[in-house]
Amino acid sequence: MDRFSRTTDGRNWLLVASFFGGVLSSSLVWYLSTLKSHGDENSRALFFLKGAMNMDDIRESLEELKNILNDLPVSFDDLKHRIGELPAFKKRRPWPWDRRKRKKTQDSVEGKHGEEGSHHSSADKQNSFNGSSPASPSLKSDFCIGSIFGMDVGGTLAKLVYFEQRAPVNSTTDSIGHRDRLYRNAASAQTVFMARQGLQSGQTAPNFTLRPLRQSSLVDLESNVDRERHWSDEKRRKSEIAISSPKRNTPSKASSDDLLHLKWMRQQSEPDNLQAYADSVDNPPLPKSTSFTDNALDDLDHDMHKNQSQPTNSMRRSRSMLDFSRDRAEALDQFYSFARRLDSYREGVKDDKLSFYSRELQGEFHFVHFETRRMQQAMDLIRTNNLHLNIKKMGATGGGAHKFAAEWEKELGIIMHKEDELDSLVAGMQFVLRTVVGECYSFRPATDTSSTSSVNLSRATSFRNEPSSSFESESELSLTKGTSVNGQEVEGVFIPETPPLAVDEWWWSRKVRRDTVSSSETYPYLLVSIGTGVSILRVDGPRKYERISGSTIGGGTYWGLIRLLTDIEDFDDVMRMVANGDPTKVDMMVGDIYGDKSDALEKLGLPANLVASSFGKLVAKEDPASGLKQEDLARALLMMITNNIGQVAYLNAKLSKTKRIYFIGNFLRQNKISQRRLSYAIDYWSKGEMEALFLEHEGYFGALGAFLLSQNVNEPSDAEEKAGRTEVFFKPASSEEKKMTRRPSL
Ligand SMILES: Nc1ncnc2c1ncn2[C@@H]1O[C@H](COP(=O)(O)OP(=O)(O)O)[C@@H](O)[C@H]1O
Ligand SMILES: CC(C)(COP(=O)(O)O)[C@@H](O)C(=O)NCCC(=O)O
Repeated sequence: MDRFSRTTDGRNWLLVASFFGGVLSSSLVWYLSTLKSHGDENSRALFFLKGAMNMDDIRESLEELKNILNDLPVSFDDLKHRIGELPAFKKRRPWPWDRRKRKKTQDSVEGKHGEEGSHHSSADKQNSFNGSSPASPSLKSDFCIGSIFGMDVGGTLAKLVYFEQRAPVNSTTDSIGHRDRLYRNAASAQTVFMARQGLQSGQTAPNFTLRPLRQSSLVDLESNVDRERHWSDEKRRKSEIAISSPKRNTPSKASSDDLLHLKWMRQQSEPDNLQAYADSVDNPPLPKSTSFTDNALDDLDHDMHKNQSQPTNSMRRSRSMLDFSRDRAEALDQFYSFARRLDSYREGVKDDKLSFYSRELQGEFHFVHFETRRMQQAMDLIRTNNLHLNIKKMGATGGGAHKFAAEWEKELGIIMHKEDELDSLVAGMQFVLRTVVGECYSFRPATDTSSTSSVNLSRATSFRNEPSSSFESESELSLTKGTSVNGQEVEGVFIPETPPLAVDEWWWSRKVRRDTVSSSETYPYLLVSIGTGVSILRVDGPRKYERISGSTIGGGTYWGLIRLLTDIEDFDDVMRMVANGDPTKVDMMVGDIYGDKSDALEKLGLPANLVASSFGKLVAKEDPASGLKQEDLARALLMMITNNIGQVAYLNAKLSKTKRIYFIGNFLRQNKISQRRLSYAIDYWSKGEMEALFLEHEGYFGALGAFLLSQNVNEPSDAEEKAGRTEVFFKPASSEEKKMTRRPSL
């Protein structure tokens, strides 16, 4: 979708329409005056002045007007106070489809915004537009709300996590989605895990104690909040003991059923079945006398605040707003209401579905991202909304925490409190694994091979193909219930009667929740972070990891090449597009080299429809682009990069003797095709010995970890450490404890 139609879509229509009305007249005057000075340069746009004669002409004219507006010193996005888009930067040879697409670029703006060193001029422009003065520490109040943030600025995306202290939301009175309800009401994953261990094994489960947050130099919460949290923690601790101690926790029939039910759901269910769990938690099975339920928390909240006036608007208020000093509450209020409005600026900036409630910290985490190349616009946005005035310092990690630190300090007066990138990554992941129910998942075949004759047939008659050969047929994958081609349906997934040879991973489509928390059995594991580049860590314990490898072929490679090869400017559009691509038009197959029916193939052990060379088919074509859709290129490229990462991951897992491979990073965001491919590939190469695992918050662990580390959340006590229970806590490794393998540069 081009930029124009996206901005005029849906709810933005009114805004754009009124904006057009306002700007039309002034831009006409402006345009007439600039025409004189630009002469021929603008002759293309003269048509607009000649008057529109029909609908096509009008459309054409509007396009021209849009281009004119795009050249204005203040962009649309600035006017809308949102994180704007960078325009496409055309520098490549046009593809056939280029003819179809409309000009939608603001090359001149890219020149100003896109590269390092240009930030100040852009900021100045913004300042002159909105009239706000440059950030200056002297403008700051004497309190800081920076302690609610964690930021991770990577090569492609900047991720921001913020924390909102509040009591659990009563889902019956709050109109929130089912996943939100699930996250907010579910017990922590760790608690559930411990409780079930106790119930199932009959052994004494260790008491799961929760320590109050320690105040660090960054934590500037009011002391009354700490007191309250301590009080709440005490109560909650008792309830946790009640849950985890077999002696006191002779389970009621209800709780026992609930846990069994939960086990079934988390091990085997499709994600949506988790709704049932959320519902069951809405009516807590544990007796009130022994458990600190959501209702109890609500009661507590009510008791604490019954004398305070309640907010009159419908916006949900965090407890922090009520507890903090008035100034601080106002600053937080301002930020939270700004953050809520972020949803409407652009879908996907705020990942609402990922918000989760932490009972441990009694608050909710929210997740926002934007492209790092838009850093200047993000800073402008912060300044325009005066969000920086009450932030002195915030936890930050990733390369950008170093690269942009000086600018943030100079322009916004915000000091980036730098946390180690890999420490943060592991800390964030650890925290989410023990907090969020249903965080981890994997992909399995749609059904057991034994139950589907057609699949058996396929397995029996096909070669055991290299995963890199397989063409994942999205059309088959996307067939759903009710589809009636020659095949059958198993668990909602369509199994064609005769699956094509060499198509193995297409039926690895069943998303299965995995019951994984940070317990000692989970180590060691391989952590493969697919960000701009790829980092590979072997994790041996909560504080023990080693960066064992990496690869330069990662998400940045994919996105960079996609921008070069196609006209797509929104990563989410790529993910929608690849579903319709056919990589066999791009990749050279074994059959293309040997011929489809060669006897030599059997000896070689490779089928004709195996990919011999990614993109190899384009070598022999006179015009490599002819007959190709950009979908085909995008799909072939996705498979190429995914296969490469899978292979590197597998080899590293083998070298490190790890059976579990967690794949994280935003390359996998909304990218089920790569996830399924990795699942299949790891299973194939390891002959079923290893498993690929994925996490719902895949791209946010660094930012979350930066928050946790900067706030010293939950350091274990010495006693806990001695008792061998450190796996439920995280403490950053000291530099001696960390072994960083340094490889020579390539
Ligand atoms: N909205 C998006 N915009 C750009 N890239 C995205 C987006 N969503 C996912 N990606 C993919 O995620 C990669 C960045 O992943 P991330 O884990 O955030 O790495 P980094 O920290 O290096 O920026 C990109 O290179 C791209 O492949
Ligand atoms: C330099 C990085 C750690 C930065 O992390 P990222 O922003 O890509 O998530 C990563 O890109 C990486 O490990 N690259 C691969 C370098 C190599 O091992 O060859």
